Amino acid sequence: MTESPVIRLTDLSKRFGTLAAVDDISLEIGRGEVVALLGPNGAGKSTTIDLALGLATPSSGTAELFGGTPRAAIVGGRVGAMLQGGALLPTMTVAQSVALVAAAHNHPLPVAEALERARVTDIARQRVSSLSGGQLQRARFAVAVVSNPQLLILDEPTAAMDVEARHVFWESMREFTSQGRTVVFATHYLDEADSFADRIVILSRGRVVADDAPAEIKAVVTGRVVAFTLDNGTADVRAVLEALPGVHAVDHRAGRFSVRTDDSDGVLRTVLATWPRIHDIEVVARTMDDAFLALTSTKETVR
Ligand SMILES: Nc1ncnc2c1ncn2[C@@H]1O[C@H](COP(=O)(O)OP(=O)(O)OP(=O)(O)O)[C@@H](O)[C@H]1O
Repeated sequence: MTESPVIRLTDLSKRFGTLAAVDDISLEIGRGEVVALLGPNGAGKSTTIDLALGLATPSSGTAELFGGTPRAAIVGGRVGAMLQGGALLPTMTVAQSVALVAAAHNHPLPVAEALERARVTDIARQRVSSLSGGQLQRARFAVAVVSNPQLLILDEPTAAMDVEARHVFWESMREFTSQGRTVVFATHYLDEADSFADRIVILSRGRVVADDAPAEIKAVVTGRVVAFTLDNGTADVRAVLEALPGVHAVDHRAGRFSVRTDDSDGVLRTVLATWPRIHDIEVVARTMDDAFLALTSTKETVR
């Protein structure tokens, strides 16, 4: 029998009145994957996470974890979560908070190990109420990992962290995932998704608009477009362009070709040498942010 995916969302929707916060999402995430849910404010990242964890009830469709209900997976200690605004008791110390959660699970990590993994050993005896925003996030990470979960779900885990704290956080997370665990994290930051995830799912208005490896996503959202008109250009021209190194996509309409590439100089040189009569040449840079906005404001699908 084949292993069930760690997460399986099937035709999942969540409506609030007339708003479809999650709009017919189907997604499978397997063991050992590190997946970023990327999208602007209101894209549906938190709602998708809530549905996957069984914290919200779908309007339609299903969410399964490890082939069963989210609740069964959570009760079985297979899931650790770090959600936006997830509260810790202010009067407890960091170590006490972690110990409390450890006591509720069958196979927890030793508390000291969870503290170390989240890099909070030095603040373990501090009360939660005295922590800075970034320290609080790390304490919440310690609480999420102490149950020794196979799946970690993190909603904007680095939101309150400065650059240094982010670095430390991702370093500790890397250690954690090197052991074949699955991690899903929501973020606004393309660079964070790129450097940490091995798969990026971009959400926009409740829908999946891209789902691919970071390199593929970056190829779509970076680079330049070389455009030119070639009178009497044929399908052969398109095939030649597509075969050039660094070319990601070629569009052809009424004699006008648009070539999306990360080697615009190379493309232009070849094109001029091959078809010297081209005219109306344009080379347009697409910034990461522009392209990301374009991707999340249309229903264009990468995969
Ligand atoms: N309980 C609720 N009642 C009504 N609308 C809601 C509720 N929860 C979320 N929404 C709406 O659903 C949409 C998706 O919200 P969600 O929080 O999932 O987005 P997000 O991608 O996580 O955004 P952010 O990056 O700002 O956290 C938003 O338009 C939000 O206002």
